[in-house]
Amino acid sequence: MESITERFKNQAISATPVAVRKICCIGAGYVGGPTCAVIALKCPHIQVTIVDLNQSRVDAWNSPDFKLPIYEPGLEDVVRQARGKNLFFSTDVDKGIREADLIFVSVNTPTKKSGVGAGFAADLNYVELATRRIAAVATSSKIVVEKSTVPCRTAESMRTILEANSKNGCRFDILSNPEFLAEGTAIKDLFSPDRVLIGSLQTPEGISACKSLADVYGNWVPQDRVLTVGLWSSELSKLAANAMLAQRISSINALSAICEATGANIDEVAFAVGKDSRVGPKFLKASVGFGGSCFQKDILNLVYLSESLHLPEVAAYWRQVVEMNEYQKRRFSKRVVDTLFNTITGKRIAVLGFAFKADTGDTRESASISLIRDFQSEKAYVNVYDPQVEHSQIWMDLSEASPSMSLDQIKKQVTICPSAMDACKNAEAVVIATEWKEFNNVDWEAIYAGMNKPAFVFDGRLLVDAEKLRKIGFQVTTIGRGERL
Ligand SMILES: NC(=O)C1=CN([C@@H]2O[C@H](COP(=O)(O)OP(=O)(O)OC[C@H]3O[C@@H](n4cnc5c(N)ncnc54)[C@H](O)[C@@H]3O)[C@@H](O)[C@H]2O)C=CC1
Ligand SMILES: O=C(O)[C@H]1O[C@H](OP(=O)(O)OP(=O)(O)OC[C@H]2O[C@@H](n3ccc(=O)[nH]c3=O)[C@H](O)[C@@H]2O)[C@H](O)[C@@H](O)[C@@H]1O
Repeated sequence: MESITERFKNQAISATPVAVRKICCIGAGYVGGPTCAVIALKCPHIQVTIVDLNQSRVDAWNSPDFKLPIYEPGLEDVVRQARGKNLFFSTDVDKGIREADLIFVSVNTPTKKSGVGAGFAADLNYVELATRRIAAVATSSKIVVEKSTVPCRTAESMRTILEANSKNGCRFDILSNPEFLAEGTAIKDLFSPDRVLIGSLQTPEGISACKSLADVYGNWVPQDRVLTVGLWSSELSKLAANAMLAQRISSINALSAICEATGANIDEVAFAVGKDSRVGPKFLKASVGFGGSCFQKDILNLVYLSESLHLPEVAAYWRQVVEMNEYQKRRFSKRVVDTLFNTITGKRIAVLGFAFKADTGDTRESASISLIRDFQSEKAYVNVYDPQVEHSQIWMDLSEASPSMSLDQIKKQVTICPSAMDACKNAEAVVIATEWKEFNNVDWEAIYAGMNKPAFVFDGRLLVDAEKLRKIGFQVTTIGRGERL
């Protein structure tokens, strides 16, 4: 693959690249906010305006005490340095669009809930509305950058909409620039990305637009990390990257079931396998199942794409990655019930962690939601604690997961606690669902003293020192470790 240096050396750019002076980002969410805040920080000569229709989100980005709408290590510091200088948050979408030379479309692309492709296809309504808004209000030419994760060839639909509605001779060049940051490490990932991928049409204008965007990243990203490809390769590479990352987790989780049945230890297996430099050690941590807003959504999107292309075997292959994840979550809750003498009715279970991973307050598709729903349906009482997730978010997620229950009914079974220690008081079992470091550092002796006996710990994250806890007196069950020695 060509790096940006090679590409521009090898191809004459007949259209002159625009030097980007003003950027607008449509969508002030987990991607738009941090990504464009970092662009503002690294490019003081560029004015960056992040716009969103959601007033309370924008207000939070603008809050005087920097109570930002998302929790992300290092983000506050970036916003503090740039906000009010060359970084602005606003609900005036039209003004943002009109003033910009380059517009990132960073809106949500959730899985469709109804209609054709429901449950699989991406809902492109938000992308289309944003694109139509650009077409409606633009009074000068723009580079429009697809930042959202979208199905292959979405850029073509965007181009058709923009060209059909273009006025006053405005030109629109469309680029694909998918985002690879992970939550919890977003700022680190943005400061030093493994790669920045830019897809463009292979026309002189497309390549020139690509160079304009590459120059923005060139302010801090080494040139050999800026990769340029065709539009469709770029769109597909994003889906492929997430599918392959999730596939590794499902593979290790599938092996964790074998470990539990045989007495092998999944950490040892992962270590041994990961030592092969062709496999590598990262992303091989067995867990209670992957969560997050994107893995499941993007794989289902790939499944839908494969089916639409009449590739049922390909679709079935990727679908299995998601099915294995569902199996892992079910298997874990069943193990809790089985271990607690086949019934948890009336028993109190402490669930430590509600976010889908540590260092984020995001709960989208979190394994905790499925676990708590399963415990509720077994008529257990659940105490939940998470250091970052808002209580209102927990109630919203649990209500959505059990639509037949009223919030009052849910609150009779579930209590949100102010600390891990409080959550574990009088519980029969502790379930570690998120790998927050603080769960390792809690006073396990004091927790043990406050629990009913026998006291059980179920470590769904391979987080705690099982031997240490056993010495205290806990019965410990760890994902991917069997009872046989
Ligand atoms: N969350 C993540 O870590 C990553 C997400 N992505 C992708 O990035 C995209 C955005 O994801 P998130 O930032 O997590 O979503 P999000 O839901 O946090 O943010 C999207 C924002 O767009 C706003 N919005 C929607 N339509 C709008 C419109 N027409 N005009 C103005 N604002 C509008 C919404 O109000 C919302 O605040 C998705 O396609 C996702 O797949 C990609 C990489 C990482
Ligand atoms: O498109 C996206 O949204 C992003 O999705 C993931 O990022 P994210 O979901 O934020 O977080 P990950 O670190 O990938 O974790 C996803 C889930 O997998 C779990 N996981 C991760 C790694 C592992 O070894 N085992 C494991 O169970 C995590 O606990 C979490 O629940 C990708 O890592 C990003 O590159 C991508 O940009």
